[in-house]
Amino acid sequence: MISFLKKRKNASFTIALAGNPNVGKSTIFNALTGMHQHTGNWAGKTVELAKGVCTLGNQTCTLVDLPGCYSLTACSKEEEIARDFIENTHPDLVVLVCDAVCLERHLQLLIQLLSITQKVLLCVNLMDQAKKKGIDISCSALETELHIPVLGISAHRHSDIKRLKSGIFSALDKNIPSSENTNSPKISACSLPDSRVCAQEASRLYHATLQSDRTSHTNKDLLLDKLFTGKFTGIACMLCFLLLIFWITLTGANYVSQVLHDILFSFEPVFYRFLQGFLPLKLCHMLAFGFYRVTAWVISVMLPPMAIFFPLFTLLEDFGYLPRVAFNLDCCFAKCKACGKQALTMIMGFGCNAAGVTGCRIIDSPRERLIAILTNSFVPCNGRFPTILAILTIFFAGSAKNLELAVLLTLVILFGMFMTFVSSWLLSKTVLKGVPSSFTLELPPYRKPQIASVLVHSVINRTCRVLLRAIIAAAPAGILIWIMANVSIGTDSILNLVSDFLNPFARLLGLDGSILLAFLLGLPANEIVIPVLIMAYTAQSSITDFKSLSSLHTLLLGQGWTVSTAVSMLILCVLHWPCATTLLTIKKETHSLKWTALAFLLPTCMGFLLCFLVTCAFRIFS
Ligand SMILES: Nc1nc2c(ncn2[C@@H]2O[C@H](COP(=O)(O)OP(=O)(O)OP(=O)(O)O)[C@@H](O)[C@H]2O)c(=O)[nH]1
Ligand SMILES: [Mg+2]
Repeated sequence: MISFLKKRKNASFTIALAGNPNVGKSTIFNALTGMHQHTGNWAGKTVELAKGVCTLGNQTCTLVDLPGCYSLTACSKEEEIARDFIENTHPDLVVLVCDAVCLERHLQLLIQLLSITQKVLLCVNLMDQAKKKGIDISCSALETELHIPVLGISAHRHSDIKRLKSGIFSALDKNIPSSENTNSPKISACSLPDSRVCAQEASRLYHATLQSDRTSHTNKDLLLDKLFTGKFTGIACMLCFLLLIFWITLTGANYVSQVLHDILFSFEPVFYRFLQGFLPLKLCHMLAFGFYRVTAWVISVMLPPMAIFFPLFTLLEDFGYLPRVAFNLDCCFAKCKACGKQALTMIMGFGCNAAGVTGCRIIDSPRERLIAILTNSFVPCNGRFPTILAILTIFFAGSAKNLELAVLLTLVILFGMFMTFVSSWLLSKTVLKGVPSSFTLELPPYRKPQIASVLVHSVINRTCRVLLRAIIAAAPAGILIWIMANVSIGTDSILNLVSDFLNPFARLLGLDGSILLAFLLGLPANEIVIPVLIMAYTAQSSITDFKSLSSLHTLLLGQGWTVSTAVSMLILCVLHWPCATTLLTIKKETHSLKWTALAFLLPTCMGFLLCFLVTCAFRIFS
């Protein structure tokens, strides 16, 4: 085994992970590379190639996670990406991942693949699920039939991943003559076996290797589907889930926030004394009472709700609930002449609007894809979520219980969803006219979520990333605000001058110049809106005791905030320009400045208009 790999000591192997959507390719990719690709129980999460490094023995290999594809005839963009990679890059090994529960269907892709290359390892994943359903597959019988290595695994088991690693290692040794000499034929639809032939061969193989199949679509699954996708129960369940998640988040976050706050703020004097040792007094003040204080606030206020919300949300995703939401919302999107799959991209936008925009590739019709891209930022992402949470908590926590707060938060999210429908409808009636196309939405089987991996994924991938972005973006913004507050033109500081300049327009929207400035400076990352606002206010006011949410409340009241300001702030939080990363992604996806500009203007104009109307209403009725 070592012989050949030794010869290729200096060369790097390329291994591609291919397969139908939702079979566990990214889960295997993450396990082999230690990376954190998005995984979840619905089809079409991976839409781009992802590359990582994996060590097999003393050999370093490049592992490529391909988007899921049903065939190699390249009907969709993802299938094209997967096919082009296999065709042009000539990977040293293609690990074809199949779902053991529906192996017969997935073997059709294998038949196509084998007509192109023999460097294939068949990885029958989800063996645990198959076992639960009474399906018993003999991998050794498959191996004998196919003359390629076959491994049955459950990607969540460490021992199985180890087995897969050594399987890949020996397959590389056996298979590869030399990657330079490889001449894979060009793939064309006619060079691939006919789909009927594929189906027949897959069926023959499946029945030759099946030991037992006692599958009955379990009553439990059918009952759950009746409940989650029923005409009335579907929407009711969706609202209950949303409410429950927010309630658990708010209740849990309260306690953790307090503990974190006490710990972090007890270090503030220590940090100040430490800085005093070698820095001028003014700089010590800026770093300790400006940067450290705000960072500590960001961590104690943002971290706990995110660390609870995202794992709960990911658990639902892993369970297989999200496509059911898309199913329930399909009729609403159809009424707006948009695609039901937009619901999935909207849900992805909850995590990150840029990811949501890239995810729009799962929508085949270009018109509907554009609608989904342009409206993705109408749902609040990771970065905006903590600001909404903070404003709600600060302004309504006095009298409201957690359950009431959870209801308010649910209403804010529903408002974002409602505005998505409104803007989709507007677009489909004006610049993007057309009729909705038909599509197939795959409802995945319910799977037991892997609590440990969900925790790791959502804490590392979502919570820490958002927090880090907030801190990284808050630092330069904090320094900028400090300079603006301390450098004067004439008798007034730059900060006051800019705030005063923005004030007249901001007042029309029920806000003030500093809030608008915070939103403008928040363009690189939405996470920093509240920290920047605090810095702007504390630079202007004499507040020194800024330690908790209630002191933030005092700070905001001192700046003339009313319930009307809080409502306008919430509206603007949901409806304003997408962050810089999202705008760049929109430009990349649409290849058009025109559509990028529209993506900027659409939520902004709607947000400004609504803020203005709400402020007028408050003024009339108060
Ligand atoms: N029970 C069980 N679940 C698994 C196993 N492998 C993966 N999963 C789950 O299956 C779901 C899909 O996994 P992914 O890795 O996202 O699948 P994928 O093939 O990359 O999907 P796409 O990128 O959408 O094509 C996730 O919820 C995983 O946690 C397994 O062996 N057993
Ligand atoms: Mg994937």
